[in-house]
Amino acid sequence: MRLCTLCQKERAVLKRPKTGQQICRNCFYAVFETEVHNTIQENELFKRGDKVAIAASGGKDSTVLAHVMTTLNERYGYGLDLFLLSVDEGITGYRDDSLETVKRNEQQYKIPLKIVSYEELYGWSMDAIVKEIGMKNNCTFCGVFRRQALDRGAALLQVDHIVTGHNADDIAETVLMNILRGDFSRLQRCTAIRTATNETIPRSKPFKYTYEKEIVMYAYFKKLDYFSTECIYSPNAYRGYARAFLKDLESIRPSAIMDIIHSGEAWESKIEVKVNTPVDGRVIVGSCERCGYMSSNKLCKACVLLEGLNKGLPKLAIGNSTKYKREQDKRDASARARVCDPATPSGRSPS
Ligand SMILES: Nc1ncnc2c1ncn2[C@@H]1O[C@H](COP(=O)(O)OP(=O)(O)OP(=O)(O)O)[C@@H](O)[C@H]1O
Repeated sequence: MRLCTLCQKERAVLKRPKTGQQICRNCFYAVFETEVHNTIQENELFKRGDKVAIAASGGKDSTVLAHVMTTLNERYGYGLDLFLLSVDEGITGYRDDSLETVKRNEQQYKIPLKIVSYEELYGWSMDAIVKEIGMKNNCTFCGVFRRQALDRGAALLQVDHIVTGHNADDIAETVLMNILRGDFSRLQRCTAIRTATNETIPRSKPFKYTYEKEIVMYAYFKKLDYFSTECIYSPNAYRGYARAFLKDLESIRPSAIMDIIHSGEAWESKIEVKVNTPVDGRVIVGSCERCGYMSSNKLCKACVLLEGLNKGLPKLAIGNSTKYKREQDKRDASARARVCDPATPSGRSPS
């Protein structure tokens, strides 16, 4: 029998993906939870009395996050008031099922749950958006809408902070993607454990240094109740390549994930970016003139996307905004011409 390398008492039942150590189940729980606690403490993520919304999708990461946040809050007396916050994107056969899991988590962890939906916030479900735009590019809509929906849900809950289940693999993948795209402005921001602007509620990632494989193991050994199906509309091919590359690297060198995150952190302080210059750790932006959400342009990205959807030009709204504006101007001009020309069959005479 191989003994646990940490306690030297119990039988080792697993090999830690992050370090390769052969350890017992209880030592695994202890190191896993302690590392998250250390991340929270070292980065001073919360203060006593904070109201914190756990962004809960029902998937493994956010379910383990809900479990660990509840455990650490009790064990170390953080004094946090915890909530579960879910966004219903309106994806039949996926989110409706995963939300059932979150509803059970509400009972299991005794944390109140708030659900906000794309349908109620934007008048469009993802099912309807995909019908309009197809499978390609739908992730752009979903990502932009979800980001804002979480902020809106958090404002309704009046919380001080949002935590998400993004893990070390997610962050390393994002570093790789930003390098591959040459997107230095995003590269600078993507390793930040906490993001805050003057307009939005601070958001952080307590699993920034937690390996995905360890999250899966933790959920498995603790028999946590989570939903494990992939999104049915998720063809995000570019991230898929970055993910496959990262997994290959991890299989020959497990520290690759941490190494990439550390490289991203080192770049963070080296690159100067023109927009959103951080001041005292906070980022200055304006607000959308339509919905009031933070934006460095006249309209926030969600309003631009929504306008595209509502005007029947969803694809143009995604990419080239000049082309979109030109197309929109053309449509507005021809609509005006119809209104002014009584001879046009659909035209109305100005009253
Ligand atoms: N519909 C949602 N409602 C609330 N939070 C969400 C939702 N979707 C994603 N999140 C948050 O964003 C994090 C990253 O989401 P992503 O879509 O990358 O899922 P994931 O890596 O599979 O995570 P999970 O296993 O928690 O679903 C999640 O851990 C969760 O905190």
